[in-house]
Amino acid sequence: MAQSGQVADAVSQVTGRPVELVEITTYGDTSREHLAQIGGTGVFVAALREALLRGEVDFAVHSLKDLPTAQPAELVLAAVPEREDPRDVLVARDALKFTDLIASSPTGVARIGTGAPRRMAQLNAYARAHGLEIETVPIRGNVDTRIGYVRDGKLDAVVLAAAGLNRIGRSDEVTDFLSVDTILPAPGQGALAIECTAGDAELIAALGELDDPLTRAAVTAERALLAALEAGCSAPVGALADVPPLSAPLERGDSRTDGQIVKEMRLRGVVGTTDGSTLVQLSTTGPVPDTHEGALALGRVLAAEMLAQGAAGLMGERAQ
Ligand SMILES: NCc1[nH]cc(CCC(=O)O)c1CC(=O)O
Repeated sequence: MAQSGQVADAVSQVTGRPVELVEITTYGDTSREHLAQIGGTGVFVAALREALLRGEVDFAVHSLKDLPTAQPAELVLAAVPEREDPRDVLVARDALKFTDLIASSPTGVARIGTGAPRRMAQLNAYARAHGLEIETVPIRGNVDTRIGYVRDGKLDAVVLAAAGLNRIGRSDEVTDFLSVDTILPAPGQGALAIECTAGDAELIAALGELDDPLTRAAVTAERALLAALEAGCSAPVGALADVPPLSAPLERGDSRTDGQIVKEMRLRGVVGTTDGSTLVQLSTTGPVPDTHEGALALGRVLAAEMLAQGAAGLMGERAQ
């Protein structure tokens, strides 16, 4: 509701037309099943898409990371607005930072709540690499439920998306931001998708005013990676495409065309076993894609390299 309200305001601003919010509860909102079981099939998305197809709403707002990678022919992503903070964050007891938490739990082993195989894989891999032990505990529920486990002392910390907390004005709960060098976010994390039916050219054009081409290129590359790995949104896959700032003066390797700096997009990807014992983590760079196909190619190239390193064998856990 919070993120849809923000999009509604933005749409009103660019179109000069009022927007009415229609509340729809999805299976993902009410089910307490583990995401590893129900994820990947659009549990947060399906009910909204049905409402679109029935003509009950004109457009829908999704968290982009919840969208299945296959796009239905009847629907279009009219806009991908500028991305929020893509990082995962820690909400820990005693305002602890991640490194202090895992080094100094009174029980010896920090208990960290997250239902996402991707987060488990990378948290466990980090702990192993530093000779530490942590316990990842599968949890689900809304922000209050998840933070409540820390308040009640049942868990030492929970991991959440920064974007979700920011959008509901709860970023003050964050005790540490997890560097994307340690924990790559889910493909599309922090971005929104504004979707409508394919027939309405006028609406598509109006919503398109909110599109941010750089965010769209980044999430297209991330999702192409996910699709090419044949993984769903609950698989232990992280990906982030960004445009690293060019350092001045220009260094070797920076490309120029007619004196113009061509910015590079970097795509990083990770796949791992949830126990963190094995990770395949690679990155690639190329000129910032200026076509949909170019963005898809960036993701597919990295996926091929990750598959060559054995990525497919690490994703068998997703059905558990
Ligand atoms: N898996 C559910 C979900 N889908 C989008 C967000 C957060 C907002 C975002 O990533 O844009 C969350 C919660 C979370 O991962 O903590």
